[in-house]
Formats: sequence, C-alpha cells, structure tokens
Amino acid sequence: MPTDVQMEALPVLFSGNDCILHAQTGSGKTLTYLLLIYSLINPKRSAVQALIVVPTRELGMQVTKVARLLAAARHMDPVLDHKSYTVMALLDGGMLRRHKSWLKAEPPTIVVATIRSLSQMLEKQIFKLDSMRVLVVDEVDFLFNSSKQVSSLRMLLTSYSSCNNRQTVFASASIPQHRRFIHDCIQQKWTKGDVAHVHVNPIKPMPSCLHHRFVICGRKEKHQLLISLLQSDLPKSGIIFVGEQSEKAKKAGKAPSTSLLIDFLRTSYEGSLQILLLEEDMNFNSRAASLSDVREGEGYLLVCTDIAARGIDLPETTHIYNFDLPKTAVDYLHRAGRTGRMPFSDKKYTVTNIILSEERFVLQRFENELIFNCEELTLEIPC
Ligand SMILES: Nc1ncnc2c1ncn2[C@@H]1O[C@H](COP(=O)(O)OP(=O)(O)OP(=O)(O)O)[C@@H](O)[C@H]1O
Repeated sequence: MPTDVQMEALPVLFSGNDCILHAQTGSGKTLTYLLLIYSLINPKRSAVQALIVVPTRELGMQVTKVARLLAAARHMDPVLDHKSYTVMALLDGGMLRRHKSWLKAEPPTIVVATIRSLSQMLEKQIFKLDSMRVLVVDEVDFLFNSSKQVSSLRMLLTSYSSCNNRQTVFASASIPQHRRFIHDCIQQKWTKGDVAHVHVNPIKPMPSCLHHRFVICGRKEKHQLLISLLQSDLPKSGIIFVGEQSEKAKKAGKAPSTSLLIDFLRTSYEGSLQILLLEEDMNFNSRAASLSDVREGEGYLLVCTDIAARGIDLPETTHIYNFDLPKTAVDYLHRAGRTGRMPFSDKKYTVTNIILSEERFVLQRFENELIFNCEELTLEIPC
C-alpha cells in the first residue's frame, strides 16, 4: 500500500517529470525514488544508469541495502532473464581501491555515493555518467548547507545538467525557501523547466504521531534527569542527541559531551538496553559497528550527535531525547523524525527535550516554526 508521498509522486515520476520530493520524515521517500529507478534502468546495459547522492556514509549504507533488496526481488522476475542489477556503494571511508577495479571491470547499474568519494572517482575518470537515466540527491537541503560538500555538489549538478533523457529527483523533509530553490534549479538547469514540487503536508511538517515534551532543569542535573526519564519511560529503544563539541573545546583537549554521557550511562543506567555511540570523530569501522549493533540488538540507547539526524531509519526507536537542544528548527524536525517511522502504525512516539530555563524561548521558536506543541513535564530529580 503506497504512502501519501508515494501516491502523489509516483504518477509524476512515471510520467517523466523531474521532481522535488518534499515530505515528512519517515514517509517513504527512499522507496519512491528507488521505484522510479527500477522502472527505468536496464540490467542488460553495461553502464551506470542511476546515481543517488547522500550526505553521510551511514545513510548511504542504508539506501544501498534497500536498493539491493529491490534488486534481489527484480532478479527473480523471469522476464528479465536473470540478468542482475548491481548496486555499488561509493562512500567515504570505503575501500576505494577495490571499487576502482570493480568499476573498470563492469560498471554497476546503480551507484550510491557520498559527494567526496564520487568526485574522486570522476576526477580520475574511473567511470562515466553519460548513460545516467536518474540522478537523485537525498537530503538535498543538508548537502547545499554543508560547507564541505556544497561546491562539489554544484559542480556535479552543473557538469551533468538536466537533459531530456535524464530525470532528476531532489528529496528531503525540509527544503527551506523552497520557491527560491526551485527557481535556482530551473535557472541553473539542474532540473528541467517543468520540475514538479511534490509537497506533502505543507502546513504540518512534523509527523502527527509524535508527542513532544520538555523538562526544565539546572545544567548539573541533566544527567540525573535523563536517568529518571529512562526509568519512567521504559523506552523499547531510544536515541539521545547530544550537541557537537566546539572547535575551541576540542583544541583545549576537553572530553566530548557524548563520551561523558556514555561513561555516565554505563555506570548509572540500570536498565537492559545496550548503550551505543555514534559520532563524527569515530573511525568509519566503529561507526559501521555501532549501527549494525543497533540493527541486530534487542534494544538500544544510541548516544549520538546530529550525524544520525538525517535519513537514518531505525523503526524500533520509540523515544528521542534531546539532551542538548538542536541549533535550528530544521535540525529539530530531523532529530524528532528518527522515531515514528512506521507509515501505517497508529502508535504514538515521544520526543523529550531536556532544557535549561533560559532555553525555553528557543524551543518555543521551534514550536512556532514547525507548528507543534510541546508539553511541560515535571519530574522529581533524585539527589
Ligand atoms: N508503502 C510502504 N508501506 C510500509 N512501509 C513503508 C512504505 N514505504 C516505506 N516504508 C517504510 O517506512 C520507513 C521510512 O521510509 P524512508 O526511510 O524512505 O523515509 P523517508 O521519507 O526517506 O524519511 P527521512 O526524511 O527521515 O529520510 C522505512 O522503514 C520504510 O521501509
């Protein structure tokens, strides 16, 4: 059964239009663009026919997994003569040397890539994108906002500007100033002039299955308050978002808040959930290990920075805790959207903000901007 965004976007995509897919977190945008890709590409052609650009290795691994699941299903189709679709993940921290020989020997049908790894391969002319039928940029607003990634993305979009036999899809739950963005897309020829803007729930960007709360406490009480919340909520699995360490604190050799919180939880949390960490400064193998533990484990408490706020799909997550408030309303939207990821479920999921009294106005601003209500919760903090 298609979700709302799939119902609205698939006819547009199947009729050949370029599309800005703008719909709530957890609404099924990934399957939407993958269904377009599988409807157009031909496994008998030996060329890269679809490219999906993602902002992080973690999201890339997830999209690759879904693309491979669909490839396996298509492989069973007798009409296709058992010719298989191949999906290559070209992601930062991957084994680019191994990929090089694979690319030279037999180009994959679909490439899922982070912009840096992709640019390296294109610069060295290891493969070509001349036969590309679909170009997807997932979490497009994040990529345009990222000082490290935006220039390479612009270069890619300009070098492979829109043409008649290629479809372009830009996807995100948040596209700030979307009219301006669409105008730029057409002006710069990143999309065709008749690009469709599929905007689902435009007046309610936040999924309605989320219940938002806040607790006010002093700076030194935050850790203990989190323990009290975990004891009373008994989450099935939860994600705890912590602010990123400032460059100044890094230079001063201070321990990051994530490590301090992990150490605290390992000594003070008495529940049964596995405690895991995901942050930028970990090496890629540890990052991959954390996420695979999350996916295979019984139940988890994932302590992370905003690295896990975009696109990551862990449907078991029942609770989100903002141990530190995010910087912007858009970040709030994406963090909160890591729960409530079962499109047809009528369950409620909880997002809890642990804030200082002086941060109440910031949260209020997010509420106004994203049109949701946050309820105050009072909790006894044990000494
Ligand atoms: N038609 C469907 N029926 C049931 N489940 C679906 C359907 N389409 C997608 N899903 C599931 O919904 C979940 C969310 O989908 P997906 O990750 O594509 O969301 P998204 O819109 O990309 O969210 P985000 O903006 O947070 O990245 C996934 O677990 C996916 O398997």
